[in-house]
Amino acid sequence: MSALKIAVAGASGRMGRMLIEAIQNADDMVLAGALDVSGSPAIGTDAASFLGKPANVAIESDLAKGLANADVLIDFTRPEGTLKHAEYCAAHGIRMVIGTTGLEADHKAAIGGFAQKTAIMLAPNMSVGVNVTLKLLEMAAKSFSHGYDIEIIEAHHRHKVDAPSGTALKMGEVIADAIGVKLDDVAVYAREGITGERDPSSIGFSAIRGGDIVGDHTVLFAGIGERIEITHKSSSRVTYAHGSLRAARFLADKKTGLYDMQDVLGLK
Ligand SMILES: NC(=O)C1=CN([C@@H]2O[C@H](COP(=O)(O)OP(=O)(O)OC[C@H]3O[C@@H](n4cnc5c(N)ncnc54)[C@H](OP(=O)(O)O)[C@@H]3O)[C@@H](O)[C@H]2O)C=CC1
Ligand SMILES: O=C(O)C1=N[C@H](C(=O)O)C[C@H](O)C1
Repeated sequence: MSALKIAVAGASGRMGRMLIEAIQNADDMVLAGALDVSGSPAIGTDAASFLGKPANVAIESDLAKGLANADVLIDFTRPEGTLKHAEYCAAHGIRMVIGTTGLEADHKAAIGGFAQKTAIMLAPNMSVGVNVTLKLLEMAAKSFSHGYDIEIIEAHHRHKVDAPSGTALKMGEVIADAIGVKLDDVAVYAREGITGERDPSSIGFSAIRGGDIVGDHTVLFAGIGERIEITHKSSSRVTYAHGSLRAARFLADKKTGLYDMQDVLGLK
């Protein structure tokens, strides 16, 4: 079988570099393109120069150049970039793995539309551990739906631009679905001042930002006389990169459709 040709958007970013290293180490894949935002100092440089071993793939801002040889684009950028890339990929039959977070409902709806023209895997967290944790939360939420206060606490590095994290929001959605409510109706994203007592039906979110924390998520079910904490901690971004490559392989024989990591990992 011929190697899967992968392009990476956000090639000089934290995830972009991690992905390029993982692709260079994979036997069944080849780096076929690299994109970054116009004006980035990385444009025109070799995508793997940071590894000290060039890939002979230049980082482009022009989508037609960066995606000319790609079967799959892996995108960890920003919502506006991801939408632009998805529109292009849908028009040219290029599959997409999307890890970008901070997507609003209308962005997700647009991606759903593009997925009618090409195969897209969209997930706020590509790690196996987080996706298994989502299944644990579904089970726990059903048992702790009454008498337990539900709080989601996440911590990330100082450079993260969105809050709460996409993973924390996904955890909230999974819990809300499991207990039969809509997250939008029960979510509390901030508390300050005289807030009054806690609404027992609420799901609270807290976001910590500092240093180089890769990504920690805890769901707290606090009852009377006991509390249960379900925690996942990432110690390296390599887990997101390996999950993304797994998703790209999963998409290889798909023509259209919107998938998530639960599909990729067979957890549905
Ligand atoms: N799903 C998952 O498993 C994970 C998701 N993420 C998410 O991935 C995204 C990227 O994270 P991270 O790598 O840490 O971020 P970085 O800021 O390190 O990288 C983002 C990259 O995207 C580029 N970029 C910025 N704006 C645009 C745009 N409008 N169009 C195209 N490219 C753009 C940046 O270029 P420049 O630097 O020049 O601005 C940079 O190269 C975030 O949304 C994060 O939450 C992160 C880890 C795991
Ligand atoms: O920005 C990050 O770093 C991460 N973002 C994702 C999120 O918002 O959930 C996934 C992971 O937690 C790292």
